[in-house]
Amino acid sequence: MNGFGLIERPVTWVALAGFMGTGKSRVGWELSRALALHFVDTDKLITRVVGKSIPEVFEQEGEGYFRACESEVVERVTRLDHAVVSLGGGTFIHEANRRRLLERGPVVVLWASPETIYQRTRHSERPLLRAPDPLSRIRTLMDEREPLYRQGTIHVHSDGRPAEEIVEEVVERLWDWADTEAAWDGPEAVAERASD
Ligand SMILES: Nc1ncnc2c1ncn2[C@@H]1O[C@H](COP(=O)(O)OP(=O)(O)OP(=O)(O)O)[C@@H](O)[C@H]1O
Ligand SMILES: O=C(O)C1=C[C@@H](O)[C@@H](O)[C@H](O)C1
Ligand SMILES: [Mg+2]
Repeated sequence: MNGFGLIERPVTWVALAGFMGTGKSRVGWELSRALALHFVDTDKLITRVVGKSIPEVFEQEGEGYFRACESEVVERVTRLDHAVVSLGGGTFIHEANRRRLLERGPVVVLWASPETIYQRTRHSERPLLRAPDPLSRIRTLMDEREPLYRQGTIHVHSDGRPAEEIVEEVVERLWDWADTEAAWDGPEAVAERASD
């Protein structure tokens, strides 16, 4: 908050991408509190609208249906403002989604090692990790997806760090990003984007 009662923040819209278990939902929620923005979790939105859990959607409707829901949700969340959007782990992999999100604003990609991801996901159900050897499934899927996650705007490591520390780094990096954007857009555009 500055002297005029305006909230000062680097952005009024940001998305979090990255592999399952990197902390998009957890960090996204805390980031939304830190920036005083709304919070949208695309996985939760889909489960609420469809009325089924993600494993149920995969089993009963198929992965294709889930991916179609994700694309629809990306269209909607990119029209929102004043929001932190935590994506599903596969949302940013789809080219049209990736393009739409990167046009809308900064996409922060969270990273973690396969071992950390395994530890963080082993007690909850992720249909794509239902395999005899989940750790090697994580490694294979990460190898396939890494070049696509690399296309994000800002990259932050989450291994061995508490969520609050990750949020702090994300906010700092968003300020740096906003300053660089300001050099391109001119001060009025950025002032309009950053405060309300
Ligand atoms: N920095 C962290 N340190 C320790 N535990 C964490 C951290 N970030 C997230 N977790 C925990 O790891 C688990 C997975 O985190 P979260 O659900 O946020 O991942 P995600 O990236 O949203 O995964 P998905 O793509 O499946 O939605 C949760 O139990 C969460 O509390
Ligand atoms: O990485 C993925 O493809 C997924 C990640 C989760 O967030 C869910 O969206 C779902 O389990 C698929
Ligand atoms: Mg999540």
